[in-house]
Amino acid sequence: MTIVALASDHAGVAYKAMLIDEVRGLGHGVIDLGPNSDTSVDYPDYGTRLAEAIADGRATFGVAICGSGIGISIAANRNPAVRAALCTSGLMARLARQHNDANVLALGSRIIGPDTARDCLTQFLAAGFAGGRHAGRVAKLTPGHEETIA
Ligand SMILES: O=C(CO)[C@H](O)[C@H](O)[C@H](O)COP(=O)(O)O
Repeated sequence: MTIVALASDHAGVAYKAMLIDEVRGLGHGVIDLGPNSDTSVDYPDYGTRLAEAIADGRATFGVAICGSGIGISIAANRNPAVRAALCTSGLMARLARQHNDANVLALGSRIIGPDTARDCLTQFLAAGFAGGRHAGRVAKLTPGHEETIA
């Protein structure tokens, strides 16, 4: 079973609850990393928590939500195990998986509506990494990869 971890800040907590139902409906397992109320919290704490769940293997994929999606995606991407993609459409979410092998979908609850958020999630989880020409590019995202531009 694919395990999906979800985390947000206060601005994303309602979308997180909605997307947890969606993930379960798609037949995947859920890890809810909080928060569990709309009391104001700091997105770096939750983006970091989500990244750790990816890095230590508890979850294969993550969903990170804040007001814009920007802060929590920056926080998650500080962990070298994470490739978080901030998406505003289902197409972006699908391409994030196919071309970038993204393992965290970042969403902005104040930017996109619930239908678009669900579409992003569905397409993200349905798509697979295409490999091929994209594989070497993704490898270059790994810290320590040597520069190869001639
Ligand atoms: O991190 C963000 C901006 O990049 C998010 O949108 C946050 O959710 C936002 O900054 C929270 O703002 P608030 O006024 O404290 O609700």
